Parts: sequence; C-alpha cells; structure tokens
Amino acid sequence: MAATGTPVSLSDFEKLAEARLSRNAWDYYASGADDMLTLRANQRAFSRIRIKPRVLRDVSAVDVRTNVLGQAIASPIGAAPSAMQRMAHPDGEEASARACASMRLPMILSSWSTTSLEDVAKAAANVPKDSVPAPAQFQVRPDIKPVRWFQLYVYKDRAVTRRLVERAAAAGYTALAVTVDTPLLGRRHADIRQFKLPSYLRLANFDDADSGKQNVGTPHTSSAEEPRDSGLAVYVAEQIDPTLSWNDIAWLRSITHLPIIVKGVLTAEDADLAVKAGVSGVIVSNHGGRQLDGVAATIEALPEVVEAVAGRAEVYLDGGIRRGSDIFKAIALGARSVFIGRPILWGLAYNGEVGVRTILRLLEDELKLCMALAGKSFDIGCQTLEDITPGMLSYAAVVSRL
Ligand SMILES: Cc1cc2nc3c(=O)[nH]c(=O)nc-3n(C[C@H](O)[C@H](O)[C@H](O)COP(=O)(O)O)c2cc1C
Ligand SMILES: CC(C)CC(=O)C(=O)O
Repeated sequence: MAATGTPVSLSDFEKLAEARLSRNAWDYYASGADDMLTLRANQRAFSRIRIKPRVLRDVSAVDVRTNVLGQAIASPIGAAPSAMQRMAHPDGEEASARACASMRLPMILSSWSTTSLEDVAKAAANVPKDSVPAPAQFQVRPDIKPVRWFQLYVYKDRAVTRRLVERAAAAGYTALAVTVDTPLLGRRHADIRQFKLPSYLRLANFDDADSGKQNVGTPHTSSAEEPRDSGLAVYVAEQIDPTLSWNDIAWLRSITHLPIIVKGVLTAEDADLAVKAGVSGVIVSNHGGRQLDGVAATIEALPEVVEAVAGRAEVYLDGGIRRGSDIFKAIALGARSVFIGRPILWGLAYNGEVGVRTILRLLEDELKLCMALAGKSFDIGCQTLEDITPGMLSYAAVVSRL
C-alpha cells in the first residue's frame, strides 16, 4: 500500500525511498541473499517477542543516554556501515555523518564509502549548529562528542588494509569495526542481473596507487553466457581476503591502537573466540540478510552471544530494527546499543541530512515512548536503559496453520 500524507513510520520512509531511487540503487540497497529468508526473519523475529507492561508507575522521566566504548551517546541507536551512500543522495556519507554527529549518535563509516573517510570526518567535525533549521531537540548537545567508527574490509593486499587503518586513526575515527561475515559476497539476485555504480561515483577510499580498487560494479559478463556473479561479487572475490582468520585480529591489533570490534558474529562459540582475540566489542549481525541466507535472525542470536561474552566486551546488534520497540527488545536481551542499515539510506533518499535525522529521531522518540508505556515492576517507570530487563519480555507461541 502506498504511503499517503505525512510519513510517520520507517516503513513510510521506505516506500518514499523506493519511489525516489533508481531501480539500480533501490535493488542494491533492498536486496538480501538468495531467498531472503534471513532478511525477512530479522524483522519477523522481533514481532514474536512481546513486551509485558506494568501500569501506574510514574513514567514522566525517561532518559535514553548511554555510552559505547566509554564514549557518551545520546541514545542507543547508530548508523550501521552501508556502502555507496551517494547513490541515495548527492551528499551521501557526509549527510549521514552530519546527521549522526548533530544528534550525538554513533556512525560507522563503510570502507566502501563514496566519499573519502577524511572528507566524512571533516563534514561531521564541523556540524554548524544551525546548518539545518531545527527544533531544539535536534540541536547539537555540547556535553557529548560525536562518535565515529570505521568499518574495515580486509584486503588481500595488506598494504592497502594497513593504509586504511592508519588513515582512519589519523582522521579521528575511534574504533575499527572489522566485518567478518563477508569473505565472499552473498548472492543477491538483483545485483547479479544488473548492478552498476553510476559512472560519476567511485569507492573514494582508494586512490590511484590502489589501482583496480576504486571501480566496482560494472556488470560481469562472461562471453555469451548469462552473468553468474554480480560485478560486486567479482570485485570482492578479487580483492577481499577470504583467508581471514582469528590470527588476523591479532595482526590488526599489532598495527593499531584503535579498539577493535568484530561485526558479523552469530554464535556463542565465535563470541568467545572474539573476546579471547582481544576485541572490545561484538556486533551481532547477519549483514542485514545479505550474506548467508538461512542464518538466525539477529535478535534470536543475541542471547547466546551476550551469555558467552559475559560482560568481557560490549555487544551490539543490527538487522531488522524498524521500531523503537525493537530497540527496547534488543536492550532487554543484552545489547548495549543497536545500529540501523537500510533506514539510514531511506532517510538519505527522502531528504539527505534532514531525512537521516528524521529517521533517527523517530526511532529515538519511539524508544522513549515504548519505555514509558512499558513501565516497570518497581515504584517508578522505566527511566533509564538499565531498567530494561529480560523479564519485561515474553514470547508469542508459534501458531501452526495445520
Ligand atoms: C546497501 C547496504 C550496504 C551495506 N554495506 C556494508 C558495508 O559496506 N560493510 C558492512 O560491514 N556492512 C554493510 N552492510 C550491512 C549493514 O552494516 C548492516 O549489517 C545491515 O544493513 C543491518 O540490517 P538492516 O538494514 O536491516 O538495518 C550493508 C547493508 C546494506 C543494506
Ligand atoms: C561488500 C560490498 C558489496 C558492500 C556490502 O557489504 C554490501 O553490499 O552488503
């Protein structure tokens, strides 16, 4: 059903983004791998979790501030790394970074950004208070500094990888999120049929010295045969290191002082290995259902990861967050904060920086309302994120249709 009138939910922005974007960009952003079972599961799994509300508590004050890796953030919501944001809006990653910085929410910049990591850092460092006329609650909160992390794809060419890491540190990124679920690219059917990075865009973190690493997405054709892989998958197979192993986390730790987070963990076993490898954080993620189809929804995987990590590192979650109540559920099950991927792109497509702020603000407001309406089992309502506990959730029975 088409959205009518003022958009009021993330799904309204999704429809508006689809209407505005080219088919090429929309398909790339929206796709999951194969049958997209995991993509759908990410959202559905949230809908099977119920909230047990308590009533007649004083819920007049709700505070959603928290911190990640010791840095304060305004609420437990951030932008997940997503590649090639300038296909969504000419200001691309700079707009996302400004939106996040102005709201004091964390952003993870993709290695595959269409704006260089230095330019993104500069854009976010100078968020003029009135760059966009905004109501008070949108304006810079001077007590909190922006949090910006860099997402790392480990290239076979370790000199290229090292250069990226050094540049990220020099530009002021405060952590590396190493993506570990993409040794090869998942099969996204629309991209195999056709994906092309528009010719005026490039992977801006790679300069001429990295020749071959800045042009991506030309449709792959193998003579007279139908394409069997997208240009993206061919690029990943050529450039990204499929031999990556836990030893390389030790190597990364040896070349940088930045804290390391692994992005793409779904099991207790890997969570434990991650902690033993010395990471500071783990992102429970299935890459938005774009890698291995058939893996668990992230909210299903979260409890075992939280249990295995046992407080030795921070645990975050992404995948399928579309409501403030989804964030509430993730926090209840032990996530320190969540990240959103596609909704940032919908905000960008809708209205650049302002659109991203609108998306983030909507989720923040929904989370606050959810906390207030959920109440709590003591005298006062759910006032802070620490008050959100697993006991506030229950699980819907799976109803068989047979
Ligand atoms: C268009 C798109 C591009 C992405 N690019 C990257 C990337 O460059 N690096 C990465 O680690 N994850 C990437 N991701 C995965 C996201 O960081 C995140 O895990 C996922 O989008 C979360 O699911 P959600 O879209 O349902 O919020 C991408 C996701 C999308 C949708
Ligand atoms: C590896 C690139 C294709 C970027 C990415 O992570 C994605 O599209 O999911």
